[in-house]
Amino acid sequence: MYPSSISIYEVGPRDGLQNEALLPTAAKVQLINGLANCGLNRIEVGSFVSHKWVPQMADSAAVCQQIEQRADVRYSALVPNIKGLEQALAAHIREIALFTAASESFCQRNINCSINESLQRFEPVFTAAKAAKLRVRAYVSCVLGCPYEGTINTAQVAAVTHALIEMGAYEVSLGDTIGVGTPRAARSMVDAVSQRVSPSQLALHFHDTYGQALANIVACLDSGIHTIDASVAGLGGCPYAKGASGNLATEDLVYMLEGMGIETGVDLPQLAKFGQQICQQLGKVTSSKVGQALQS
Ligand SMILES: CC(C)(COP(=O)([O-])OP(=O)([O-])OC[C@H]1O[C@@H](n2cnc3c(N)ncnc32)[C@H](O)[C@@H]1OP(=O)([O-])[O-])[C@@H](O)C(=O)NCCC(=O)NCCSC(=O)C[C@@](C)(O)CC(=O)[O-]
Repeated sequence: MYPSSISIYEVGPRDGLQNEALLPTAAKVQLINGLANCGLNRIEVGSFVSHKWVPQMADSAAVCQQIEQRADVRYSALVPNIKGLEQALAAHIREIALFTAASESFCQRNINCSINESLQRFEPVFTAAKAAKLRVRAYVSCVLGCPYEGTINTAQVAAVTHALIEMGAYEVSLGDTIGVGTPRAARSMVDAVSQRVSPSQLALHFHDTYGQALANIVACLDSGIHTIDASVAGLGGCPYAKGASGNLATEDLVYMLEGMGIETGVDLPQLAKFGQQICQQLGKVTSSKVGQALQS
């Protein structure tokens, strides 16, 4: 049975903008405040990673300090290690997202360590986050394929996801980083992971590189997962995964879910306006089909 509502976790200001041209801090702040006003109540606003690795996120502390932090919205930031956590705390962020992968090669290229080393790095982060009463989410990348290793064993995805939940993550987001998945593969990966972790603790994070993201989501909609990540205007992608286009566009996800009678709480016309605005600022055309349709 399909759920009656889905919680959308908006990643445009982080996963989107990390792979676009540099934007002024004020434009990011305007975007985040606008997304919150559209009814998006979980927004990843930036990342505390090395500025040398991802210069687009270098102003994340300023972004966190300047956004209007509404009580009804959960703002989170991506963090790779204890140094990132300290910066998130200083910026008054109450939720962090840790990230690792199901592929060794991708993990090395993305965060310069093995999967096991990444989990070791996370141990002190979980301890400090718990002491500071922060919520900790986590991502596993390359769950349906890796740009360096090709096919990834679903047992490996399940093992890494299970380890993160055991360490204290309240939710693990399953990333099809390069968007190579197709519906049957997506569903069997979710079923394999659900044998070790409750689907209520999972989220879907599907990139739309091959135009499969919505189909993959429909294939997993009755699996018990009720959180889906999406990026306004389909912005961005991961800089360490060649060919990764943006996540599924939030506008397209909202249109499909609402059309199926599944509540999202998001004001679609307003969201499409903010999608158009950010694309104008970046000098690009929106990747959202719905955004394009509502524009004409
Ligand atoms: C993880 C590191 C830092 C390791 O990088 P490293 O070089 O192995 O780390 P290090 O500890 O040796 O430190 C090297 C330098 O980075 C600094 N440093 C160390 N930590 C931090 C920090 N937290 N914030 C700011 N600076 C930091 C540190 O101070 C030092 O500075 P230096 O002495 O050279 O001047 C590096 O590899 C990195 O920043 N990688 C960025 C990876 C990234 O952001 N990728 C994109 C996001 S992941 C993604 O998009 C996928 C996802 C989540 O969306 C899901 C999906 O789609 O699959």
